Amino acid sequence: MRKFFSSFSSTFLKMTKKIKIGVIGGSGLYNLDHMKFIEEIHPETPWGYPSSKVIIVEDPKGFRIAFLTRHGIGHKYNPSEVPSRANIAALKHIGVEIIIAFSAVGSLQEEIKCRDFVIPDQIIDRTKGIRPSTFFEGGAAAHVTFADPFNSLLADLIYSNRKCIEEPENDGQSRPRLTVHRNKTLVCMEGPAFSTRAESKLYRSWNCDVINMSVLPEAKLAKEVEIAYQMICMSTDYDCWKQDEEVVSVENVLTNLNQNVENAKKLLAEILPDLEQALNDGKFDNLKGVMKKSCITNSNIMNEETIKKLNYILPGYFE
Ligand SMILES: CSC[C@H]1O[C@H](OP(=O)(O)O)[C@H](O)[C@@H]1O
Ligand SMILES: Nc1ncnc2[nH]cnc12
Repeated sequence: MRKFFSSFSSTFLKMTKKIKIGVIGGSGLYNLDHMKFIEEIHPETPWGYPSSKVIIVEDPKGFRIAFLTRHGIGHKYNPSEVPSRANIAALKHIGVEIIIAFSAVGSLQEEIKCRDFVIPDQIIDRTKGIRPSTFFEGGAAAHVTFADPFNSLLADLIYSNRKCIEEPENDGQSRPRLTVHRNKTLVCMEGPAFSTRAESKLYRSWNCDVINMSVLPEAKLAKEVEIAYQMICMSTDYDCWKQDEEVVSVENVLTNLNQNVENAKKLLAEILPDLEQALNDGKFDNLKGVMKKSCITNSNIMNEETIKKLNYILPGYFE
């Protein structure tokens, strides 16, 4: 049996308890500053450094989260440049078992209004193959099952807590009600330019519901490390298919997002106890070990460097 010790900077959290819940913030959601800061780490993974430091925060009920911001502090990475392998590897290495990922999306359907939330269950890949999208390379081949790219239990838990943002607050102000939609199809484009009108109409003809530039390869990489992953989309625009609406721009995306960040934080706070309970009940344990079966390469023929890298994310699987 071959054993190799990692030379990559190992991540030692000061606290003894593992952080099992990870949150990835997208455009507009750059921190969880409203929660208590515990500590921060910036580990060098075999795939480089994550987009930002991983910030460990605690909510008032004592639930802890590992947070990182997808595009880095100050939004310095465009979607094609996000170091997704490092992001997912860093979260996995510190013990994360669940990721809730937030994203700003364009709506491709009339009934998904600006500021509505969408819990997608399917993805169509329109990226251009320029983003590294697997941990398995360099003498290790794996084929992960990706028929259902998101975790349906997470989707259920999020959806069942939707009332906290759907119902108007009883504060005397007439705030518009938003809707949380589920079982929708998300198309992921390469960008960074937004779509042409013809492309936008094409995606509608494919029955896509929302569009972003970020779910891939994030969702695939989470599958490869056995993390339950669900994206929560916040609709910010009608892309460019709708005649009577303003065409998407960074300006209108950010305007709608800024009005929605509080809702994102509220929903997150509401689902945390359910996530902890599901983890304690072993509801995600079915994911453990699946990558042993998805890797087709005999580990006897894997080179040392590849095994060393894979040990960072799936320790002991390939020896
Ligand atoms: C800022 S507009 C386009 C940008 O917004 C979305 O980012 P994220 O998914 O991280 O919220 C979209 O995917 C694009 O990257
Ligand atoms: N219309 C759009 N296309 C791609 N990504 C987006 N993010 C927010 N709106 C978007």
